[in-house]
Amino acid sequence: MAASLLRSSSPFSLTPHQPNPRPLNNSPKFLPIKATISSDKPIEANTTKHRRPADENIRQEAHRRASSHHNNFSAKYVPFNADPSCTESYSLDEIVYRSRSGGLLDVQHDIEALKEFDGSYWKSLFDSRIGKTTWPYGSGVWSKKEWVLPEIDSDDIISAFEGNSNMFWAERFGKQYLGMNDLWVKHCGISHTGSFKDLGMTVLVSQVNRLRKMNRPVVGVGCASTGDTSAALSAYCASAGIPSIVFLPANKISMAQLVQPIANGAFVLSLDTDFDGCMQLVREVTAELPIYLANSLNSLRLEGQKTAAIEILQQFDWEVPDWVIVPGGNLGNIYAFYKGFHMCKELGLVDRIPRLVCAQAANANPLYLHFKSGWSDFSPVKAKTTFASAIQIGDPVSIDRAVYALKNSNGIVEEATEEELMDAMAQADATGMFICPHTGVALSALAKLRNSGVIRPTDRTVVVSTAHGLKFTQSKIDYHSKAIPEMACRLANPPVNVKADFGSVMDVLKKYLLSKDSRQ
Ligand SMILES: Cc1ncc(COP(=O)(O)O)c(C=O)c1O
Ligand SMILES: N[C@@H](CCOP(=O)(O)O)C(=O)O
Repeated sequence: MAASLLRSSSPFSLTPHQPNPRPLNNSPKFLPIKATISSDKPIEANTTKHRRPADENIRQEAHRRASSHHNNFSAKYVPFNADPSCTESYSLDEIVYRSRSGGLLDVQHDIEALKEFDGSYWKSLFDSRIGKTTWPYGSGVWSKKEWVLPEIDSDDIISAFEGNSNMFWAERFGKQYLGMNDLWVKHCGISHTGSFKDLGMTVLVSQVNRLRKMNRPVVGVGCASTGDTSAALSAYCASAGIPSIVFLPANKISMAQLVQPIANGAFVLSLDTDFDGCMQLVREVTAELPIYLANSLNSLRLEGQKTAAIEILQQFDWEVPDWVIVPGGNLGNIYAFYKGFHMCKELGLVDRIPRLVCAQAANANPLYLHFKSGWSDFSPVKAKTTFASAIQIGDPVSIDRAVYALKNSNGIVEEATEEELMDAMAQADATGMFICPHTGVALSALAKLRNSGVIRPTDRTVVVSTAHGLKFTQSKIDYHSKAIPEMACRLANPPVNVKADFGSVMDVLKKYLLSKDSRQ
């Protein structure tokens, strides 16, 4: 096949850019056990459906319904994993990313207030909101608003009704390649901007929207990115009418990712460095200018991302899977999953949490090396080029969060070489998926843990797919063109060039059908 047939050419180059509830059913089984709730009216006695007046939109409708209700839930920033005697804390309305000692922060919820309601209450409440257009609960994130940003006015929320992503039973992949019968892929990348970042960005940009309404000094929102955070940030900011500024490593992200912030009107800086260099710069810049930092160093993001874990439990009817495998780069997401599962346990929705696996590309594996060293001193690495370009990160900001999540979930870290991750992606695609290379990393990690017997054939296992495959088509084109140096690309499936006449077409088809026949 002519490889050139598959190669895309594009007018874009990475050069500097010019400025430019549903109410809960009132049947007794759904009523709260210990108290009545008075949050954004999650419970309503009247189940009769009234259409809102024609001149009212869903935001105004939510505001009218909620106006007389105030909730008792609250959250604040505290130093991450601090000693229980520590009294340092900050309001979520403050602009703060680090603790006094320079450590990470965490969003701490008033768990005692949430515990006023038992596990079955929360399950029923969350279940009752799925698939509705009621603002803002139609979002998989905001359907858990009480656990995310309980104090934000629904009117301040910027949402694309993200979340509620499908979970795919990987029947054929599990059976054919791993001998597994209960393997699932949670498609977090089938989302508004094509990655799980939407889950965190709706929360962060909503809070920024609130801060700006409070006249706090936030002129714009900025991030460093390997392509997905920048896409989500620019889309949510565009939706809110807030300026966004993205720092991208030149020539290190896919064309599909690059075009997203450009199209959404972000101020795009193309920098001659890698992601870690961009991250360093954006941290320095946001310390000087009124630009709010949108990377996952900002713990608000993880409050949204943790809802994917809650969703997984919900999709299994609140049965806990044995394993959840997450590709890791800057390492916020693995902690977000831990936090979501842990909250469900703490608040009585489930009685245990799954074991977590963080999967890294061997070319960008600082967490893997740390794990293999028995969690001795952590050293950042210089990340090398990988097809899993969104996780080409050598100095992850959330390293402490990731270690905490893995230690507290009896977790494991695995790695995948370039050939392993590309073959895994091709295998998965050939069984009906269309995954990104990062999901290929996670599937390779799974294969290794299956082969070593750590994960058993009947273990219920969820692989988290973090981005849409359509963002990474060039990697698939290279693979199926067999255009990757030193890679066998053994599952390549290139198109066949055929003369446009009946005889030629019949010849190749007969040959093809015979080859299929002989395999059965
Ligand atoms: C597609 C994709 N997968 C996985 C990750 C890793 O997530 P985290 O940085 O939270 O570890 C990222 C971003 O880093 C990503 O964009
Ligand atoms: N893959 C990320 C890297 C930055 O991660 P973040 O979660 O800290 O924003 C990206 O797409 O930029």
